[in-house]
Amino acid sequence: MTHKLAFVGFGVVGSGLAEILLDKQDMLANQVGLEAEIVAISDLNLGSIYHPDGLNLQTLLDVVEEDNSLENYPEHPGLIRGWDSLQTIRQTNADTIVEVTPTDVETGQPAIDHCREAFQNKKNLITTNKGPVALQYKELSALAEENGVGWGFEGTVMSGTPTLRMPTVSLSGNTINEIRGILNGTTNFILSKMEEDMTYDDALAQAQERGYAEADPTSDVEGHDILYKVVILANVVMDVPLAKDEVECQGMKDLTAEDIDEAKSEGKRWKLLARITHQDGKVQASVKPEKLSLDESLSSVMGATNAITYECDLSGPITVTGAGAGRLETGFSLLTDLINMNKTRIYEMR
Ligand SMILES: NC(=O)C1=CN([C@@H]2O[C@H](COP(=O)(O)OP(=O)(O)OC[C@H]3O[C@@H](n4cnc5c(N)ncnc54)[C@H](OP(=O)(O)O)[C@@H]3O)[C@@H](O)[C@H]2O)C=CC1
Ligand SMILES: N[C@@H](CC=O)C(=O)O
Repeated sequence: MTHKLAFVGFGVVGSGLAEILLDKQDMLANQVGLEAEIVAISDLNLGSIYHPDGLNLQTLLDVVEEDNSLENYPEHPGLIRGWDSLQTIRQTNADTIVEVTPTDVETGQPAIDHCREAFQNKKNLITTNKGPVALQYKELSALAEENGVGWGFEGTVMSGTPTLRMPTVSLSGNTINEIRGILNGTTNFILSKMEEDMTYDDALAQAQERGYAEADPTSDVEGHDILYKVVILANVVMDVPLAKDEVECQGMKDLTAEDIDEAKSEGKRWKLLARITHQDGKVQASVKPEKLSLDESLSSVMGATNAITYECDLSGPITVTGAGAGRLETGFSLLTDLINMNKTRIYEMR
């Protein structure tokens, strides 16, 4: 049975998932039983379209690439234009909402309302938006459960690298007392490029062109994006109710080319590190630049690549390295949520 999707937001990540669904259509149907169809897109920049029988994926991607607008998506009977995000969530026949609007690091809105609206209307939701998970994890998880729908957010930490499902599924049974890592692609990319003598401004511009940075990159360079990821890891992986105000947060924008050269001459390297420790009922969490010696494994993680270490009481330290940002990488994180959700749906229909 076709799994109908409605996208709220269709920028870098949303279009990344759409491209994957088009390119891997046959493989997904044959190997994992996923037959997905996009029925609606509502995007502040591109406009919005809905057709209950589905949109043509190739045409959709072509008009977005050519016109940066949905206006020239061909008219045909039954096509509805102009619905906003809440109408799209409420009134379309989508089974699952793909929420990929920019993360608001102060309020988490409007994404939190998008999640509430989806769950109250008995629709699953998958998202890479950190706001709802960092600020309302417990409330929204309960609401999804109460309404018998699924909520997937694998890509909120480290993009398509399985940073949440891996510890909660494969490492379960361990107590994880410490998590540390490099959790932001943009800032790790900037620091790597500055070491090659590129200016901060040029490196940030490249990170934006490649689709790594947040809509407002202040969130990356001031550490707020990592702070949200720290809160998500504490709540989801460690089951500790850490709030954002409890995290010490310092970004990387005060690091100068001189600081980076000085570290180099000492055989060291600056990294923007996240740390969470949970010991004797006490949690401590921070985001700040740290000077690492070159023989420490995290110091060799370069570019938009990220890495995370889980200190586990039974299995010992487990480190995962992989993409921290990127169009297809983050699109893939949504695909994994969708595949998992679809398996439950197939199982429930049997
Ligand atoms: N890019 C990446 O590598 C990663 C991104 N993420 C997260 O994924 C989410 C999406 O990121 P990305 O695709 O890069 O962002 P983009 O800025 O490329 O795309 C977001 C789109 O959503 C639109 N939008 C904004 N507000 C609304 C709204 N209320 N209703 C409908 N559409 C809206 C934007 O329009 P307009 O431009 O007019 O505002 C824009 O077209 C973010 O929350 C980000 O933090 C997570 C992991 C990695
Ligand atoms: N802007 C973020 C994207 C993923 O969360 C980053 O650079 O890591």
